[in-house]
Amino acid sequence: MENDLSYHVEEAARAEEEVSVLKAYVEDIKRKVSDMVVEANTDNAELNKLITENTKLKHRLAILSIAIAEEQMQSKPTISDSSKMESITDILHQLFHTAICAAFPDITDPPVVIAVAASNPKFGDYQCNSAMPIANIYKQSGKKVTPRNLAQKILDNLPSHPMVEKCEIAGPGFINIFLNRDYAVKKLQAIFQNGVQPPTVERKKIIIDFSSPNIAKEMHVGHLRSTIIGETIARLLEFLNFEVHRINHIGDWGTQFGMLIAHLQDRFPDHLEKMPPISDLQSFYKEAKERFDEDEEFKKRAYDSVVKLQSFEPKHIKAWKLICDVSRKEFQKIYDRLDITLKERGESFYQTRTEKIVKELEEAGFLENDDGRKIMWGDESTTVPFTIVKSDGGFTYDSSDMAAIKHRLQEEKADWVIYVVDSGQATHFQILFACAKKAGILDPKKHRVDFVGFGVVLGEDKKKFKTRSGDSIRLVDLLDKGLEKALDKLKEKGRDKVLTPDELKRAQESVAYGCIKYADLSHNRNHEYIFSFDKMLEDKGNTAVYLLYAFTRIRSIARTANFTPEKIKELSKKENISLEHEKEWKLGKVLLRFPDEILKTLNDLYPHHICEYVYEIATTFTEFYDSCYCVEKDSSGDIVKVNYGRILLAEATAMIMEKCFHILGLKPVEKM
Ligand SMILES: NC(=[NH2+])NCCC[C@H](N)C(=O)O
Repeated sequence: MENDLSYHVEEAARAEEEVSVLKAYVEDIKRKVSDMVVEANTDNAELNKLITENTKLKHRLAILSIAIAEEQMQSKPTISDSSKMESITDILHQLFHTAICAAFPDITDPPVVIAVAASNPKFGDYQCNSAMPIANIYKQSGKKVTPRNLAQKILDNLPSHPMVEKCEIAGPGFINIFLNRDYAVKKLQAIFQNGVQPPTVERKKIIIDFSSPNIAKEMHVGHLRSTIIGETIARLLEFLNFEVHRINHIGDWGTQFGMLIAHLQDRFPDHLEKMPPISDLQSFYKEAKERFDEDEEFKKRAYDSVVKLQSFEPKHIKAWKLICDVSRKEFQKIYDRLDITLKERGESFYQTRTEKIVKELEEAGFLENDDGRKIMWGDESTTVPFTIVKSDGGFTYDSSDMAAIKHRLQEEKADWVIYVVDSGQATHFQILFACAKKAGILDPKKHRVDFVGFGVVLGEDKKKFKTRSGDSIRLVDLLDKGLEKALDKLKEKGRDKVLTPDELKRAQESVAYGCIKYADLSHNRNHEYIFSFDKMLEDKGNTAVYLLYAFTRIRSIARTANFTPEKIKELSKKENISLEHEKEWKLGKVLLRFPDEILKTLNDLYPHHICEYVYEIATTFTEFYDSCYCVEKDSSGDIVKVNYGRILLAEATAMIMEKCFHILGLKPVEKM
């Protein structure tokens, strides 16, 4: 049995090594492909000379930047040492890049492959797997070298850094990197004085367009996804100290308003003096639509109303505002409950700007006549054009988005615009970005634009999420159902007997809204996901309930030892976080990854990375807590010993989890 186990452990280790080798080969193949592209374009001696020159310069630059970093490290130890957690991967990348460039100056852009080491402590904490692909590069040019020798050459050129304790060469040429624990203690310790700080990034102005429901139509689960994902991305960006503008691009303009206004005039003739009691705008919309389809005379009046509204006739504008207000109030109820902040700037805002941009595009010769429509083509990557003007002369979703992107990039001078919209609209945004580039509005060298798409929400029957009667689900009803289910869950655990009514209510809301948000965020946003209260309310696995409980438990450890957060802050001035025990070190290393996880999410805007990370923190904490006493009690329950270093480690864990919760919109409670 034991033999069996050790065989499997060895097998696993071998498999892990193999994975690393394969990863390194993949990197190498990628390089070769790009080299081939370069070669194909380079039979030009001049260009070759420039490339060599460029390589030398890059190399020189890397050496200089490391020298500067080392210099800073030595001259101002207090600032760079203690004030911030840093991205470990970035530092390692920089160090190894310098080493590799210095060791192999004859290789252009050498591969720098850094990875978190597998869980076996023998592999170190991180790994540099560059030696194998570099050996391959040499092999290509007829030079025979062994990766192990190359690895040694890399280490000979590696600048020293307080973060790196030692490096070891293993297997065919892996470099195992061991982190310095004093450095780790210092970085984690800084949390108590400065709070959990974000990694440093260049400040940018960002506009994020999310939620964006349509007036008079229901706000459906798709909009709920956009709202939840958008809010989290906005919180992440704010945490990183960007200037963030949260924009609700609501659909508040268009031909449907013609029939709504005409219907309003008939049903509530005195609507201009008295607020009409429309409680359900959707049935109001249905009635209007029925008349529009059946009654020719009504249809004519509806068209008349559109024309009047679009020429800003005051009475029509007033009626339009009334209708928007009814919807707006409904949307706001959802936003309040889910703690969402948004600034409304709907399609109507861009009307005069749309007129202007259409004229500009026309004058610049970008518009083509297509059966009376005016269309604009993007680039070769797009196969459908934008409809800029309809054959009846009206503007479209496409034209108002052209006006909006121009306003955002040129008037508002945003550096980065993010659109959080369902994946069904991917093509629309692909064309939008292509047309904006063509028209000189979007400059890829200066601006970043992202379409953050997401898949559909399915019911438990794996079909489109609907009520049993086949109607689409109203979001307010969904949130109410969440509250009801969350309360059932808490009662099932007997929490209603321990918590005060107030505490119970707070726990109920935290669980209900938390589980709805978390179920959404924890799935890769590109995939569809199945909406199931039973699943999301499970207290095992990667769910909000599990995490909220884990968090409350961690905070209660210090509380039972009579440590308030203030007392812990005081304690941290005298005592150090403990990272000696194997499980303490494991947890510490997960915590140190915080900046890397944040930067990864910033890079690709996939919030599920943060969910996976916070789940890993919680499970690693459990492992630590199972084998390390924080507070020792005797048989009568009296405290006999408190391990201060572990109380600090538990608090650092809680603080980092809390920051992740904030980004994910989860609200932990003291008791649940
Ligand atoms: N700039 C944008 N197009 N934002 C997204 C708008 C989403 C649109 N109102 C819809 O419900 O589908």
